[in-house]
This record gives sequence, structure tokens and C-alpha cells, in this order.
Amino acid sequence: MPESPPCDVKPLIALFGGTFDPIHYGHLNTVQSLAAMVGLDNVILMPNNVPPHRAQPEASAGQRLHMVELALAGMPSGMFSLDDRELRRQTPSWTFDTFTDLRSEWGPCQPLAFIIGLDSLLTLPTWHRGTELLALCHLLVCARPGYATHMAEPEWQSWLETHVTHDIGQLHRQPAGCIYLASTPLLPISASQIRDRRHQGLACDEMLPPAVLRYIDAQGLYR
Ligand SMILES: Nc1ncnc2c1ncn2[C@@H]1O[C@H](COP(=O)(O)OP(=O)(O)OP(=O)(O)O)[C@@H](O)[C@H]1O
Ligand SMILES: O=C(O)c1ccc[n+]([C@@H]2O[C@H](COP(=O)([O-])O)[C@@H](O)[C@H]2O)c1
Repeated sequence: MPESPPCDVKPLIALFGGTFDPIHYGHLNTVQSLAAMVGLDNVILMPNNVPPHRAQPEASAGQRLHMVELALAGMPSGMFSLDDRELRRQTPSWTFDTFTDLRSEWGPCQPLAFIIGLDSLLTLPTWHRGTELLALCHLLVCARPGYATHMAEPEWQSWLETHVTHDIGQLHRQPAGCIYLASTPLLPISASQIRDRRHQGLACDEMLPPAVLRYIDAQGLYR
């Protein structure tokens, strides 16, 4: 029986999904640190359209996309790019479906990763085919202040421990299957805190890029 040819080593492609209602420095700075730690030349931001597992966003999909574009314009050139595939789907933005598409586009050998914050990891086993995601990609997990460092259920914790790697090289050599818990700097910023502060008429100047804040003002968002 002929052996399948070995995979060529290809640069790891990493996507960072989010609702980004709005995008903030907790996203941008944390992921920049992660990229430096893991050796990513580029991170692809992927705003969702119909976020599963949460209340629907206050800003429209178009407004959230525009805020991401404004934020990226202020970041070092080439560091980030944008993928709007979930915005073009009207069904819930299930990550498993998105990575099924990405895997068929890139083929079985391409190392792919999904970037999430610690809070997302803690709920991942409740996602649509959540734990099966590892068959399609790695998970790169950014630290986030105020969240437990253990999974809520013992079987989820053993799933996590089975897949955790400390070997960054493995993320680049293997197409999928590893969870990397990155010790990124802890940034206590959240989109819900920004929305709450805006609802109360409080300033958010240090929390997100000025161009995004100007757009929020101009659009009358989060009043
Ligand atoms: N300050 C932060 N540090 C690390 N990861 C973060 C931070 N803020 C958001 N993330 C991660 O970024 C991804 C997208 O997050 P999202 O767009 O929902 O922002 P959020 O601030 O968590 O929003 P909300 O407060 O509305 O839930 C998620 O995986 C989340 O865990
Ligand atoms: O596929 C799922 O079931 C699923 C459930 C919760 C979140 N996600 C994705 O995880 C990313 C972070 O989610 P959020 O809600 O923190 O913006 C974003 O890309 C979501 O679409 C995906």
C-alpha cells in the first residue's frame, strides 16, 4: 500500500474570532503579545455575525466590522489582517463550521490555530462540537484576569490536560490538536465594561483606539 506523502512544514495560520462589540486593547495588545510568544507573523481577525452562546451585539455587523478595520489601521503594518467569512453567513457563527471550511481550503497539512481568551476556553466544551475543534486546529489561549484556571468539570479538565502542549514548535509542525496556554499580560478590559461605561456616560479613553472611540461617538453607539 503506498504511503501518504509527508506534510511540508508551512507557517502556522492563526485566526482570532470575536464579537468585537467593540474591539478594544484587551484584544489587540493581548494578541500582539501572543503573536510574539508563538512566533506568528500575522494574525487574522474574524468578526462573527450571529454569535452563538450570548446575547446579540448592540452594534450591527457592519459597525463591528468597521470598528475592527479602524483598529487595524492603527496597528503595525502586516501584523493583522481580516477575514469576513462569518459575516457573509447568516447562520450562527459556529467555529466548528468555520474551521471545517478553512481546513478544506488549506488542506490536511496546513497548521491552523484558533485564538481565544481563557474565558472562552472555560466554556468551549459547551460549544457546538466544541472539543471536536481540535481535529481541525490548535487552540491558542490568552490569559485573562478574573477567570478560573481550571475547567468546571473533571472530564473537561482531563480533556484539557490531554491536549496541552508547552512546545511551541509542535504548534508549527502539527496541523492541529494542541492547546497552548499562553502567559500573555493580564489586561482587565472587556467590551461589556466599555458598553456599561458608555451607557453611564463614563470615559473609556484608555481602553480602545481613539479612532474606534470617535466612530462610536459619531454613530451614537452604546448610549
Ligand atoms: N482583556 C482580554 N484579555 C484576553 N482575552 C480577551 C480579552 N478580551 C476579550 N478576549 C478574548 O477575545 C475573544 C473575543 O472576545 P469578545 O469580542 O467577546 O470581547 P469581550 O471583551 O469578551 O466581550 P464581552 O465583554 O461583550 O463578552 C474571546 O475569546 C475573549 O476571551
Ligand atoms: O461555535 C460555537 O458554538 C461558539 C460558541 C461561543 C463562541 N464561539 C466563538 O468564539 C469566539 C469568541 O466568542 P465571544 O462570544 O467571546 O466573542 C467567536 O469567534 C465566537 O463566534 C463559538
